[in-house]
Amino acid sequence: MSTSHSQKITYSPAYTIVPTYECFNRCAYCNFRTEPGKSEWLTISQAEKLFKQLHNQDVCEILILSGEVHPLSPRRQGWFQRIYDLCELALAMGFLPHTNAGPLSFEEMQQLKKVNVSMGLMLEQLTPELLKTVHKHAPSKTPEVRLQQLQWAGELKIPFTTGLLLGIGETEQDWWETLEAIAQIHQRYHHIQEVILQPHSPGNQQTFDAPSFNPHQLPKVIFQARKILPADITIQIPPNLIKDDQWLLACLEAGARDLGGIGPKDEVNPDYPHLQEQELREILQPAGWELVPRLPVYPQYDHWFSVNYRTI
Ligand SMILES: O=c1nc2n(C[C@H](O)[C@H](O)[C@H](O)CO)c3cc(O)ccc3cc-2c(=O)[nH]1
Ligand SMILES: C[C@H]1O[C@@H](n2cnc3c(N)ncnc32)[C@H](O)[C@@H]1O
Ligand code: MET
Ligand code: SF4
Repeated sequence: MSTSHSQKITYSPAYTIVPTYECFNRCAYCNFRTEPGKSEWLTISQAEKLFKQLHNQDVCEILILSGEVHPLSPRRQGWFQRIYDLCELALAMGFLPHTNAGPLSFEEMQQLKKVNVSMGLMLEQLTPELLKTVHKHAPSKTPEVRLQQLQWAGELKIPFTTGLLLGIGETEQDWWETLEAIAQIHQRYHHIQEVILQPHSPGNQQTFDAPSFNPHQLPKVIFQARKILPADITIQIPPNLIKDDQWLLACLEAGARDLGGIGPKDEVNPDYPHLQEQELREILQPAGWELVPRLPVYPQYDHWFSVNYRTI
């Protein structure tokens, strides 16, 4: 029908920096982590060089995506400070930082709010069953810990991105319960700007070899998520993890309206390169969708910010 077909699909022109790949968790599906102490951290001067090169490209968002240092490790403070300094530098150089560095303490979150326009953490799945399987060695993936993050972000008025990781051994019922939990917390704080529906996509580093998420189920999950989630939460899907053009269009028909951060490399799924803006535009346009860039913070949250990014 023509009305639904004059709509806009958004994406965020983004570049991902990785403060460190080291992580004390060992999620069985992860293709990102290295052993603690085994890889160099990104330095401020390396980041400065990177950001300078980005100046003549159309990048707004810097996604700070990190492996994690244990909250009780003596190295935690240095890890946190590095993330803070990277955000501060990004901001000073005219970019808009969005950090997803795993669970933070309340104080850490409060600090990072000063140098981020939005932040994120995937809820993944609420069922504790996964602590016996893919999350057996991943204390950060305890459902209570992650729900608490969503709650703190709400209390601190941080525009937040969360989402589900699909196909890691959960049931269909688990999807709806996790979505209900996000809906409930949003009704209290109104801070969830988008929910990512992320199909688990096998890479060449992971130890988890169960069948991946059946991509043909994604439109169904989106359709149901649209019914469960409040209307002011946008549903985001990663276009590089979707089988082909026809399925991408089916996901949009089902209610997805955002394609997330798009940049040269998907650090979490390095085996799945992103289509670039022009290619996406060519898939979307014939079906009546217009691809438009957005910022990593949605306009309804402008007044929540201490970061004076409007003047940049
Ligand atoms: O390129 C990616 N961007 C990811 N992003 C970036 C995201 O698409 C954008 O940063 C947000 O839409 C904000 O603009 C995440 C952000 C989060 O807060 C939480 C999880 C993710 C996961 C990914 C991801 O797997 N790959
Ligand atoms: C940044 C987010 O990416 C998700 N993530 C981690 N590994 C994978 C994978 N193999 N496929 C898809 N998503 C993944 C996690 O949920 C993490 O929170
Ligand atoms: C590759 S995952 C990066 C973010 C964080 N470690 C998480 O799992 O939530
Ligand atoms: S998914 Fe995140 S928390 Fe899990 S091992 Fe990878 S980097 Fe660590």
